[in-house]
Amino acid sequence: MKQPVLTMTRRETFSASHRLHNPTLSDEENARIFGKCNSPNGHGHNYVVEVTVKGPVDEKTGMVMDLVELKKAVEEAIMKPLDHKNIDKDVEYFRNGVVSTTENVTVFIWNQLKNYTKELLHEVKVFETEKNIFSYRGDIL
Ligand SMILES: CC(=O)C(=O)[C@H]1CNc2nc(N)[nH]c(=O)c2N1
Ligand SMILES: O=P(O)(O)OP(=O)(O)OP(=O)(O)O
Ligand SMILES: [Zn+2]
Repeated sequence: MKQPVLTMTRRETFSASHRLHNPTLSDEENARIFGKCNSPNGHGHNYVVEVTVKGPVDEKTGMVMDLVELKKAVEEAIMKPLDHKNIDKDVEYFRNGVVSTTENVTVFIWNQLKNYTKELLHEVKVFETEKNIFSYRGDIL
């Protein structure tokens, strides 16, 4: 029987430090491109993440997805790898020169979450600050 399709969103905050730096460029080029965000000792953010899944309401459970499962997914895919970490040094994905912009952090979170939410994952939105917001739905150009 056809079921209504809803989105559901879980919001979480993690604190992490980073430095915008591309190791393939010179120090001068990095300073010119990234400015204050390239300062040698890095800086931090309290990132706010909104994870949205989308799917039909299951007839038996009345759920799109169990919030307990979504909470577990956020813990495993976001909090464990990123909270209170230095993104450039502590996260394997960023150790080999991927610049820790919020664009790349958002894609990293999407890829991690796919392991737990499968085809229900609809969007990952990351607020680097209250004014700088990035969202990803899996599109590749
Ligand atoms: C502000 C900051 O602390 C940053 O790290 C900013 C600097 N600019 C910038 N631009 C983007 N397109 N994406 C970013 O993640 C970013 N971080
Ligand atoms: O540059 P920041 O880290 O202070 O973050 P912001 O949200 O870009 O601040 P603003 O745009 O007010 O400089
Ligand atoms: Zn920053």
